[in-house]
Amino acid sequence: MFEVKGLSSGYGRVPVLREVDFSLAQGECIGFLGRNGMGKTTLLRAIMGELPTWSGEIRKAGQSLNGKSTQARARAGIGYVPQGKQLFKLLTVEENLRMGCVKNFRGAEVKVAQVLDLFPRLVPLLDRQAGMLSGGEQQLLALGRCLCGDPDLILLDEPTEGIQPSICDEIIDVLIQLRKERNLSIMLVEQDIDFLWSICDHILAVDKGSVVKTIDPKAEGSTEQAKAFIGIEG
Ligand SMILES: Nc1ncnc2c1ncn2[C@@H]1O[C@H](COP(=O)(O)OP(=O)(O)OP(=O)(O)O)[C@@H](O)[C@H]1O
Repeated sequence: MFEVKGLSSGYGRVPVLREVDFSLAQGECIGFLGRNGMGKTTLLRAIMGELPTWSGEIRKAGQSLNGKSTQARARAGIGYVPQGKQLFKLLTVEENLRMGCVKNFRGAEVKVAQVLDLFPRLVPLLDRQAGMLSGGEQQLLALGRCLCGDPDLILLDEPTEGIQPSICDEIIDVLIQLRKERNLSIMLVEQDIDFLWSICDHILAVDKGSVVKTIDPKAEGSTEQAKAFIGIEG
């Protein structure tokens, strides 16, 4: 179980997150939906330890993560694919994947091979510099590199931003497979309602740094409710 209780955080002295509460069972997928600037990226960064916890608590499998470094949170099984991917653009695809094997550099070969089974599109690109890949290929590589760290919870920030529908479908298929085969938990920040609705168990609506409601994606009229919440027509 992953739990966030009363989490507040921000930048410098400027508050962004206000008493955020939610929990996630192992193997569950929750989505975060909200208009621009409402605090979704800030929430992922605070969970990853890139921003300080001002108040509240973050717990994973009963252990508090408060005060733990980003590296310690990665070792505790949390993987993060930030918006903009943050790849090593001058390193090759293979080198990027190896850099992701933070938990076990000696087992890197096996881990990289497992990840390439999930993303066969990357196999012919192994020797290419990451910066020379298309946006969609970079997104697959970023997700693959994260999985090389063997996380049991992954935080994904807008994975579909600016990428073509066929790669979005590939990402959805891999995430569904990982949930089924490895009981992976997923926290997904996304603006694409179809993407959220295709994999999430619950959607948390975020407004001004707080979770203001939970949407059940299986409920009738839920997509209309979501569109109204983020202010898009239809
Ligand atoms: N590095 C930073 N320093 C100061 N303020 C920041 C920083 N990053 C974000 N903010 C502010 O924090 C607030 C929340 O931003 P955040 O990026 O978390 O929103 P978001 O919901 O992820 O939006 P988007 O969908 O546009 O990515 C915004 O007011 C933003 O301007």
